[in-house]
Amino acid sequence: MLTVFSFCSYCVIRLPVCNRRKTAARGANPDPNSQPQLPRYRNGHPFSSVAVLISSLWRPNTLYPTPATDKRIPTHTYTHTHMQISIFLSLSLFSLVRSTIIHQESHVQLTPCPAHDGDTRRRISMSTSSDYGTGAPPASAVAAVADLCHIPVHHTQAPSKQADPPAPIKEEPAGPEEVVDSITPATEGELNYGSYLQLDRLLSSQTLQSRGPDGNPVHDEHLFIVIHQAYELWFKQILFELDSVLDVFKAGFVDEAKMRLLAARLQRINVIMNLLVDQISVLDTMTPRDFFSFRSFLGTASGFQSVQFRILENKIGVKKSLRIRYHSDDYKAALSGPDLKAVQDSEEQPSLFAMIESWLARTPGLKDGDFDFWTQFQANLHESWRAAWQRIEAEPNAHLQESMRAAQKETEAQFERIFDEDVHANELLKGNRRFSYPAFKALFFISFYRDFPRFHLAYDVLNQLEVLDKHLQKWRLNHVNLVQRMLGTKAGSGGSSGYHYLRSTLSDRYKVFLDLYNLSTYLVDDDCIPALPPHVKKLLNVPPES
Ligand SMILES: N[C@@H](CC(=O)c1ccccc1NC=O)C(=O)O
Repeated sequence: MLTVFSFCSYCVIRLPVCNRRKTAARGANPDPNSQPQLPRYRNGHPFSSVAVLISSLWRPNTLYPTPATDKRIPTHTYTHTHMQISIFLSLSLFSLVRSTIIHQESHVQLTPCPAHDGDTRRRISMSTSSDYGTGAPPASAVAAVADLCHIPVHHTQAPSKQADPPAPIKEEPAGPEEVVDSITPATEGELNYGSYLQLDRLLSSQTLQSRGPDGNPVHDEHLFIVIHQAYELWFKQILFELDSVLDVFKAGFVDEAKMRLLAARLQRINVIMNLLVDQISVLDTMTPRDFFSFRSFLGTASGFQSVQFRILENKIGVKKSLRIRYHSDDYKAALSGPDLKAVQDSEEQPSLFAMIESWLARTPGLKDGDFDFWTQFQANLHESWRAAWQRIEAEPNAHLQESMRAAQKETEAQFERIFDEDVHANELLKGNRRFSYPAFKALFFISFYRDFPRFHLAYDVLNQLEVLDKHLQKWRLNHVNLVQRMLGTKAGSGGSSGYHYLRSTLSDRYKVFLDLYNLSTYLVDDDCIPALPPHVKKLLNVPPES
């Protein structure tokens, strides 16, 4: 019975570990275009489930974000919790059984780790021995348990079976290499830093095309190649992160337990984008004359042809119809074959913008029972305007009174435009607004009540989206400035990316989350923000006493 149970528990732990190893092995895949295939877990990594369960002991909201009143949130949150509890119990029993074996055979010590807070994190010192046979690899099992508890693993010399029990191992501060050791078992010894990263291929991909007067390649071409390769590598990573973000929305329902991950992935994309924006300063060390000395060797190559950047724009949601044509050509005119196909495909798939738009339209509390946020917001504004007119009429200075009247009328006209759905439809057509009317209203709702628990992460996500647009604009601006500095107003190589064309891409037409930017037009005093009735507060996870 115990053996069967141990085996089952072992499988639960072992499978993801195996997958991870296979993934590492796939790192040596000779196909340069293949995306890294990371293991996917339908409900998250089993270990992270346990970690979530443990963390939920002091952060119950992470497990129970579902107010009973919101019927749209499936009860699988609870099922998931049950699963976590089951896995947790299985793992606990498993670790008990394993640690008995390990204690007997591998001399495992759990000692407080001085590098971390002693009570929650432990450091495992273990021996790697071949005595366990091929079927039961204790190193990975212990590594798995260590992984589960975020414990650094320390490998020490294997004790011989006959030898006396070894003396306790001396405490040392844990270093990053020890942690890496735990997931790089001896069987993968043929992989080293260079082969794992395929540096032979990567570092032999800088083929300078130019020849200077001395017959040697022009010095600065090396920098030119490396910097663009670095851009493309980071674009690849951004697309990888973005795809994982899009995956969260694909079900047509966003599991709120994934909101933190969403915000974190978007933030990561933004940090990378920031790096890309800053990277231009390296290229700026090249003067236009330096560039001129190798430019004629670039053939028709042009930044205009960056397929990954186009895919990125499309996946985020740059609208096909709002793109500016270059010499009356489609932006895809410079592409062909698989590149063209990949960009076309990215135009057809639902973008991040589209996913966010429908998610916003499902915002809880926007209209609930007899509470309609939008109507109440309009009523509060009207109330505040009545008070404003009383102040204006009481103003003794006629000149000042006149300008106050004009300002008040302008404010009212501007606000009335957001309450008119026909105006909204018209603004959508003109490209001055982007989100559907329900999503547009949700932007106000979330930003007004961003401090209510259920909206913390939703607001974070919106913030990251705004920053993402900002980075893309900065990246384009850098590109425009670079092109102008290097080429003046001439056409770029390949006759494509002229300065004037690039400058036009700085227009608001390329801002995907334009409505987020324009939201500050409608900032209001706190007393205009509707007070939420108790049932809506409850829906937004506000504790009853506040
Ligand atoms: N998860 C719900 C939507 C949702 O709850 C929601 C939508 C917009 C803003 C905040 C939301 N809830 C908390 O993040 C859904 O995907 O239908």
